[in-house]
Amino acid sequence: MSAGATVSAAGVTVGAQPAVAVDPGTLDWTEARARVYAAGRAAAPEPVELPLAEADGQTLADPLTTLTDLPAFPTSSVDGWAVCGPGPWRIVGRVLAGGTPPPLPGDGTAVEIATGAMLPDGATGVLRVEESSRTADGLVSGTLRETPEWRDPGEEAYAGEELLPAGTAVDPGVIGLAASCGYDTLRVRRAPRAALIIFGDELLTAGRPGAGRVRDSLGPSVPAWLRRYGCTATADVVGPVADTLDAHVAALRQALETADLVCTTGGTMNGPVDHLHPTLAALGAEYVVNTVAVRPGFPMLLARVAGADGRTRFVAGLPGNPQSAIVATVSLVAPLLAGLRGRPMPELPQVTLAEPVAGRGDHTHLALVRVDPVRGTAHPVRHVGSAMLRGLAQADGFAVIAPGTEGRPGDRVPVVPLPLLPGERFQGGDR
Ligand SMILES: Nc1nc2c(c(=O)[nH]1)N[C@H]1C(S)=C(S)[C@@H](COP(=O)(O)OP(=O)(O)OC[C@H]3O[C@@H](n4cnc5c(N)ncnc54)[C@H](O)[C@@H]3O)O[C@H]1N2
Ligand code: MOO
Repeated sequence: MSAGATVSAAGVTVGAQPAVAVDPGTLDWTEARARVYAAGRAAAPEPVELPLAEADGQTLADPLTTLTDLPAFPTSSVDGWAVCGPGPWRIVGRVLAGGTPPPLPGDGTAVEIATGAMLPDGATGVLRVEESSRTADGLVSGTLRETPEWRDPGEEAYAGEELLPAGTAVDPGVIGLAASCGYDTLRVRRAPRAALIIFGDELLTAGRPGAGRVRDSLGPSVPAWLRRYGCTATADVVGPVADTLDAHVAALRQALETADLVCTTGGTMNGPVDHLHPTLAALGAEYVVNTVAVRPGFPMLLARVAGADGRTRFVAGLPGNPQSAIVATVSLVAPLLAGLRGRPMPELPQVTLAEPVAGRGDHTHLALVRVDPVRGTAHPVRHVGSAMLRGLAQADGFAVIAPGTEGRPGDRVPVVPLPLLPGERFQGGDR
């Protein structure tokens, strides 16, 4: 089924295929990412206005421009004396930070001035207190430095100057800058609300795996990955949902009532109890991407559904094999969220392969690697089967081996990072 087509009532069209052949409806990995990003951009929710302290983690909806010159007035950068003309100087007053001083009355006068205080009109220099002395008759004397000891208005930015473009991620640095140039609130695009539905009633949610049953490893972990991409309201995980079409439709319909993005795990193929495609058909969903020429994770999909309020909701179908589900998260969910948040398409850093990495024929191969941040090298990790998470738990991201190529030592390749927080993998050195 081609991407963009409405799901037919017949449902699934993806069948078993040889390891390297690309199904005609299957999108190239790079094209799939571009397509989901564009779909997210087109559906980005309206901006909201938030107090500065609540804007952390959101995205600027407008360029950040200064509301005043920065600094807004001439400001002393030292404690000392603001002087007029050549010395020695007669002290005519004092100006502290926060005050608005009267002009200096003429040559040979000075006011005591504090760091951050407004320079009085008429000041021709500022003398540091530790480089000044007092004459017997109480005048101030000393030699002015050649470099100015004050900051001129507009030295950092002129009123109206654009400091950051729309689409910038709001972080503490941005919040501080916005405050310093006079903002009380920011218009931002909020991170979407996401929900997770687990399909597969063979899954155990507690205890040890065995006797044909495996632990649900995605229910406890995918929400945490989504939060690292900035999503909210991902604490509630629904499932494992019973392996019937009715139960799938009911679960997805309910999750779509509150979430902008519903991720599902499992059921993307056409096994006897894989119900995702028929469920999407029942909800009138439209595919943005339906299967991607990538290994692992090729059955991944993204579909959109019109909400009752007319706003678009998304369903990301993550394959059931646990590593494949995370491949789908970094491949499709990450660019979708960037689009929905009004951010630029995430750029993929380049790394140098330290060891060979096999290609996957006509498919892109996403290979788990540990990245040495000092040398910029990528080192394949072990235990990387699509059903395994051991390799992923030690990796920083996936090296991208393009279709029809092999990764050779020394090759420069893009890497799709896992959205790890600082300190979440040992930084530097051997692991
Ligand atoms: N005839 C074919 N069968 C399969 C093919 C194929 O090309 N032809 N592809 C395989 C690939 S590749 C993948 S990936 C999976 C995708 O299948 P589904 O998305 O339908 O996932 P399930 O069948 O529900 O589960 C697959 C596998 O993963 C385990 N699983 C599922 N959910 C979880 C979870 N939350 N935590 C841990 N493990 C989970 C499940 O028990 C299965 O072992 O299809 C292959 N089959
Ligand atoms: O595509 Mo499957 O995701 O190889 O395991």
